[in-house]
Amino acid sequence: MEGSTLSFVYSRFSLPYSYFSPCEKSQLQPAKTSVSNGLFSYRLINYGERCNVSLRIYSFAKRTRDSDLQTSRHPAAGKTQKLNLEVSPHRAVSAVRLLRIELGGAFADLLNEKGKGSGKNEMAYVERTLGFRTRDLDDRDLRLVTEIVGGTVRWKRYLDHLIVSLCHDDRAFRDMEPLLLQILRIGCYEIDKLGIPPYAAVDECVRIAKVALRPGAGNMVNGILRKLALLKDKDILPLPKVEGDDRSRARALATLYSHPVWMVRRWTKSLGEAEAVRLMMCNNSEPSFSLRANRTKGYTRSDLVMQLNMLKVPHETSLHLDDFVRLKTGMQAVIQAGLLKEGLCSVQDESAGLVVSVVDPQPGDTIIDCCAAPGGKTLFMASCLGGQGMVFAIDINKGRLRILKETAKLHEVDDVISTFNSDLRIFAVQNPLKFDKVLLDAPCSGLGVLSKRADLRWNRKSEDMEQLKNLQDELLNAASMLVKPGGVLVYSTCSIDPEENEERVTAFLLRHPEFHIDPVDGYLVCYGPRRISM
Ligand SMILES: C[S@@+](CC[C@H](N)C(=O)[O-])C[C@H]1O[C@@H](n2cnc3c(N)ncnc32)[C@H](O)[C@@H]1O
Repeated sequence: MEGSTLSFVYSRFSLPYSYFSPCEKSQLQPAKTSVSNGLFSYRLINYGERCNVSLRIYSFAKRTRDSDLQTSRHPAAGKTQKLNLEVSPHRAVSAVRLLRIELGGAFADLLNEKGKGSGKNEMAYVERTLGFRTRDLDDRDLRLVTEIVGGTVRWKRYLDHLIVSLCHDDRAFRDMEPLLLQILRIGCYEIDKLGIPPYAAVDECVRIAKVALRPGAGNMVNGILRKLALLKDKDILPLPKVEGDDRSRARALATLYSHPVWMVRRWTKSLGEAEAVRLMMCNNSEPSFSLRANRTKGYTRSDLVMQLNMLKVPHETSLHLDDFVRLKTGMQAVIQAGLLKEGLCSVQDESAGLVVSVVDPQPGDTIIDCCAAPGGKTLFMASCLGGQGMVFAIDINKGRLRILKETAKLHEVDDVISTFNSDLRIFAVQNPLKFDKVLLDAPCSGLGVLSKRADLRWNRKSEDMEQLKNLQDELLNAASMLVKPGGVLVYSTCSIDPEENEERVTAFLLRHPEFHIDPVDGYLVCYGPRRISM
């Protein structure tokens, strides 16, 4: 047989599940809804010269980020440090985290916030930045920090529009101290988006500004936040109207839904304005998380569910993945109970788990994970091998690969994982081995995970897209060299952009007519103990 046919199975699934309306959701088939953050899935089959090489193309949302933390000091750092019981600790910590994010010293990655933040180091940093100590954060404070930081970062453009409109002139906004700006953003977010009673939010923000900066800063916060509360109460917030030509409409939408203009233009062009708005609303919503029970350690989903019940963490079991449990809140309790530290479970999106279902690791397989670090999928694939077979994990980033190795030990799957620190393009040329299953979880724009990675929208530039496209093409070429005849190549990204998904696949098939798309439905529907033996 010859030729290649590209058939989209459900291209609308290039959007997160939560993006669909309740009515649409009710019409989705279970297998399709399983793609909770799924992006697209289609399959090409080609029996070209190399015969029986199939390519399962899949794209899912997931979260990863290199971290390159630097510290930054605020002018208040030199002040005498004393305990201040009047300032609410969650606002103080939120303001300092936001400042670090703004200055490039931290990421608003929600897992990072939930998993690592607010330890002794962070409190010491808060103390140095603000010039005073607050009491330690309790669980409720930590939840509020997560909510305020994530929300304030997402809504930054919108909040700044309000602040500029309420300042007496543009210069006052332009020249504002970075910490003062964060305090104002928090206050506006609390009043406008969280519905916190203005008297509480205003008083608290004024207090931080006065103690951490100076009395004049407190007065400015007071003036702006009170004006905001008044206008909100009268329902006359100074917001732009969506009108005029495409450019003006995109600018207004970018402010109203707090996204960069280039993203809005891209989406209105490809999805239409109404869809683009729904997508942005979805990006602005609070994300949920999921946990994967680590069966290799003898810890089953039932054990995890029992533990979550004991911890009183609300959860629901995944309908589509045997080992997964979904959480909306309660990550702090999971961390404190030591479940992650002991390797009994890991934080992994169902969408990332579904990529592994599509790879379909079986005992005895040799698999290569071409862009493996920090290793969520490698670890899950390794745990599916039941001790027989091997996962080779390649990544260009040594530090991230080290994390993968450490986690593999903790999860007790290190005996079936081999790591290589290399550029895939070099590795593929130099290495003579071929693999049954090849996973390319490619570096991408992350445009499908904007609700989870709150600051990503502000860091991504439209120019990145061209570079990423070229890299993805090169990595696909390299990955295809590692596929055994009759083997499988799975391509996944956490982007919803057709340029990084469908268009890369189409271009790949033109360069490699020996590959065919292989539908993924069966791998999702049948996934479970029958397919993967532990
Ligand atoms: C999307 S992340 C992979 C996430 C990983 N699969 C997981 O589930 O945890 C992309 C990875 O590609 C790696 N990478 C980027 N360019 C690469 C290259 N030329 N060769 C190998 N790895 C590369 C990055 O270091 C990054 O860790």
